[in-house]
Amino acid sequence: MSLLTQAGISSLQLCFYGAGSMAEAIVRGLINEKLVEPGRISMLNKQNRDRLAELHDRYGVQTVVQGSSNEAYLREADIIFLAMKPKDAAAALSSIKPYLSPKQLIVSVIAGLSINSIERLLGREAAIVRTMPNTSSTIGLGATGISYSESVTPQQRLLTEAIMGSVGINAVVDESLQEAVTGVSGSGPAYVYYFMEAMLEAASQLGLTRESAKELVVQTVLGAAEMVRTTGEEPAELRRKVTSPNGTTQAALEVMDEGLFAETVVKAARRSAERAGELGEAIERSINE
Ligand SMILES: NC(=O)C1=CN([C@@H]2O[C@H](COP(=O)(O)OP(=O)(O)OC[C@H]3O[C@@H](n4cnc5c(N)ncnc54)[C@H](OP(=O)(O)O)[C@@H]3O)[C@@H](O)[C@H]2O)C=CC1
Ligand SMILES: O=C(O)[C@@H]1CCC=N1
Repeated sequence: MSLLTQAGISSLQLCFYGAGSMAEAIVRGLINEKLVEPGRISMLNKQNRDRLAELHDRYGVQTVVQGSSNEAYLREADIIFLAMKPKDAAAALSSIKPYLSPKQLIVSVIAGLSINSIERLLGREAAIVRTMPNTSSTIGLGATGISYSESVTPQQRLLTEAIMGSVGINAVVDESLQEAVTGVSGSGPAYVYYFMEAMLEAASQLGLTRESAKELVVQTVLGAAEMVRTTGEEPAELRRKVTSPNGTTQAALEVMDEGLFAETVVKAARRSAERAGELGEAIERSINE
């Protein structure tokens, strides 16, 4: 019996409250992997009905139609995903609080939002999963940090890990490490895309066509990641194997070192983690006001 069957996911209703990039990435992954029927997923937002119509047409998920409201979907859901921006989280949770019941599992993907803040906004202890996924969940290659509130049952843990595991890999971490996960893998895809943008610019300056440059850059990043994964060798060791003494790679890496490449990446990831903490603190302050 598969983990998902054991977890009993096929009979559950999932509600995504917040229907932006991250919600779509998870929903698309779940549907592509055929793990949840689209009809068992609802996607809700604050106001943008065109966006909901687009999601309905694209995936067949349930959304509010003219004249209906979010309430029924929220009440009926077994699992509610909170997927709005941190600045909207407090208002959103306060507005849906009357429709939620203690038997529901709440899964947040919101950067910085602590389990304690969610419980304070709900005014009670609850089964809460704080996660930090990334947009690669869209293609089943996400990486998600997961932390649980004390009330989450073993069955609910199984369920969460099955859901997030169906769209990538999971790392169950102490909640105090979720900012670190944000700095590394939550924001991480953007660092890699930024690197790829720079590689494309280099390719253009060196005279390659946009088409061949893109193919070469994508395959280079894919191949390098796959080499780390399949060989089990450390990135530093694989780098050494590319770098011939006094060769082309050494010349390039020297330029990167002059530009403090490694130090800058470390500084950037640390700043992302710090920013996650700031976003969480801003939510806490708004609760205290
Ligand atoms: N994007 C990413 O790579 C990642 C994002 N996250 C987290 O995911 C969360 C969402 O980010 P992202 O998907 O990029 O954001 P988007 O801006 O793409 O989407 C935000 C969604 O929230 C909705 N929303 C806003 N206010 C409310 C409200 N009061 N009630 C219900 N829905 C509301 C918006 O609806 P409307 O358009 O109608 O206003 C919109 O559908 C963030 O907290 C972020 O920290 C986590 C990991 C990675
Ligand atoms: O930029 C952000 O705030 C979100 C959280 C992690 C990735 N994107």
